[in-house]
Amino acid sequence: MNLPPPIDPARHALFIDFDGTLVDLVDDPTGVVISPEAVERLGQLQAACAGAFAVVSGRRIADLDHFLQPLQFAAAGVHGLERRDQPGAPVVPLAGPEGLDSIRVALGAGVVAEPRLRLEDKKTALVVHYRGFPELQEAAIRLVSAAVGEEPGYAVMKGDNIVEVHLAGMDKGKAIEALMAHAPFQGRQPIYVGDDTTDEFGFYAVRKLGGVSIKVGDGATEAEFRLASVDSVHRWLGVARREASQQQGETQS
Ligand SMILES: O=P(O)(O)OC[C@H]1O[C@H](O[C@H]2O[C@H](CO)[C@@H](O)[C@H](O)[C@H]2O)[C@H](O)[C@@H](O)[C@@H]1O
Repeated sequence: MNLPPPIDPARHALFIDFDGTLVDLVDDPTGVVISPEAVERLGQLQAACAGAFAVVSGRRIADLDHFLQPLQFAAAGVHGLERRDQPGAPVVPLAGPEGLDSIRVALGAGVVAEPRLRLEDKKTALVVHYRGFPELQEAAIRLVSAAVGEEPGYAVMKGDNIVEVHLAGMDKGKAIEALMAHAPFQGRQPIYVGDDTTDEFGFYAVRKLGGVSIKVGDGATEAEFRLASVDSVHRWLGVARREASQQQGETQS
């Protein structure tokens, strides 16, 4: 396994995916857990990087804030359809929920007809989940494809045991490029860490920007480096935090 280099908080901008990267995957999307100690460590790393630390996720930013409370991070949510350039700044939505109304109705009917499929409504995106029922992957893809039909302007994304639809135009790579255009990210070397197929957009973008791309777990990828698991991600982030505190101590003494 090609292990990633250590983080240099003075020089790097960190972009980190959430599900499957900072938290282990579970059946119920509302049931993911991150320990208060891990959140505290992320906050220390955020401070060491002078705020150049963003969570880049398919989740809504409000949900990321809930899981990562009491902290807030710069963030790209719903694959870049929501963005917050720094903690405390307003969340800017790049699309509203209205465009998905007819698809919402069709998917709602689909999950009633096949109750092993579950529908997650993120307002600006709809997700059909089939975790626990791999045999339903094709049914989930067919359901979403039929609901979208020939309508232009939608992106259908296949993720880890999910099929997701939202308005086309954004992805995690474009979100990283947009964040990199401003302080505190601008001028730093980007690092992106993610585990899923939708993270490939992020890997591609940071490679184009001369950055460091890190895939979590197995599977084909455009990323240059790998970490084995969520635990390895936290260990790697923790090492960077410890080195940053040591450097701070040396500067002060
Ligand atoms: O970009 P991410 O932060 O990785 O978010 C991607 C999707 O994450 C969630 O689904 C995934 O995690 C669930 C909870 O562990 C799991 O049940 C599901 O199978 C995974 O695909 C979330 O529910 C989606 O909305 C996100 O798009």
